Amino acid sequence: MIHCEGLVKIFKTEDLEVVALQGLNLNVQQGEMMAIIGNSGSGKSTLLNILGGLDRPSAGQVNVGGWDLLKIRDDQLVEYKRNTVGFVWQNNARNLLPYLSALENVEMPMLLTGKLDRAYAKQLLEWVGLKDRMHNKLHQLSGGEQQRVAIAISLSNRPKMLLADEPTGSVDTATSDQIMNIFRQVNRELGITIVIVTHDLALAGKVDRVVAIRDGLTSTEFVKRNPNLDLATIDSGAGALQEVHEAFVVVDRVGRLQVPKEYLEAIGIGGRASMEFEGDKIIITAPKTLEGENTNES
Ligand SMILES: Nc1ncnc2c1ncn2[C@@H]1O[C@H](COP(=O)(O)OP(=O)(O)OP(=O)(O)O)[C@@H](O)[C@H]1O
Repeated sequence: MIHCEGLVKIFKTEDLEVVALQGLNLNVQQGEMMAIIGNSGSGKSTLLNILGGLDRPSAGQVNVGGWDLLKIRDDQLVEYKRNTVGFVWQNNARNLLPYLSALENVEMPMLLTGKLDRAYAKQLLEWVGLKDRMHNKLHQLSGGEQQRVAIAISLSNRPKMLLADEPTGSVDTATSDQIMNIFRQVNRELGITIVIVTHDLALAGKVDRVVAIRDGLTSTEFVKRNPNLDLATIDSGAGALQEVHEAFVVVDRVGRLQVPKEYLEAIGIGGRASMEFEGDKIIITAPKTLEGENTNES
């Protein structure tokens, strides 16, 4: 469904260039429910905006559902955003209209594309547990209920993929669990691919696969140890990710991998390292100084 290779995004301001994505690789299968985690500034939102067609990449390859997002024309991009992708944000205000009812909010994107389907709009609201509140105006609903309306809206045009940026960022734990269960149901029953960006490791523990981004590159991947495990039943404690997932370092096509900064600092590796091959291991150590070599680099 998603194929990114060597994806680069550079933001240029008057006196500064920020390389937000530095040649990122990512593959997501059709029907997968996965999460992207990373520290603030690591490039998560930049990636999500590119995948959602809200921002253009600077270089590299990015293909989503058969669309080449580097070469796509503006008119095709409108079609892509309407038919391929749905968005859920942390901040509801971005996609909800407060003076309309929940049902009217879900119908709005359908009206804009000329495909009003009231029965489906009602079904979506029933799915997110708001059957009895569908005629309430948005301001009469709680933050968590509004977030559930936002999920129904994101599905109104029957997208193939759902992109969620910190979808549980401003709700309590119970609502967060409820939202993750809705995502799981949508993923299973409609076969929609779901990509969730989050800081929250407990939430990341509830998906099939987690990809960590560091400095604009995919660095580590956490894959579910037991594919038959029903993640909806797992207690979402902070250790959930490590308990149910096994961690792998991502190695790209040309053999590059990222070593965490803390590891390098702990053994004093700066610009260079020594690498040895020993049996079935590769050992990376601080540079071994050759006898007679001048260590004062100038
Ligand atoms: N429009 C922009 N102009 C200039 N720099 C930007 C712009 N958008 C993002 N950046 C920079 O790109 C880098 C990645 O930002 P991004 O928002 O993708 O990170 P993030 O991982 O989503 O962070 P957070 O979790 O805080 O939202 C940061 O250094 C950020 O300052």
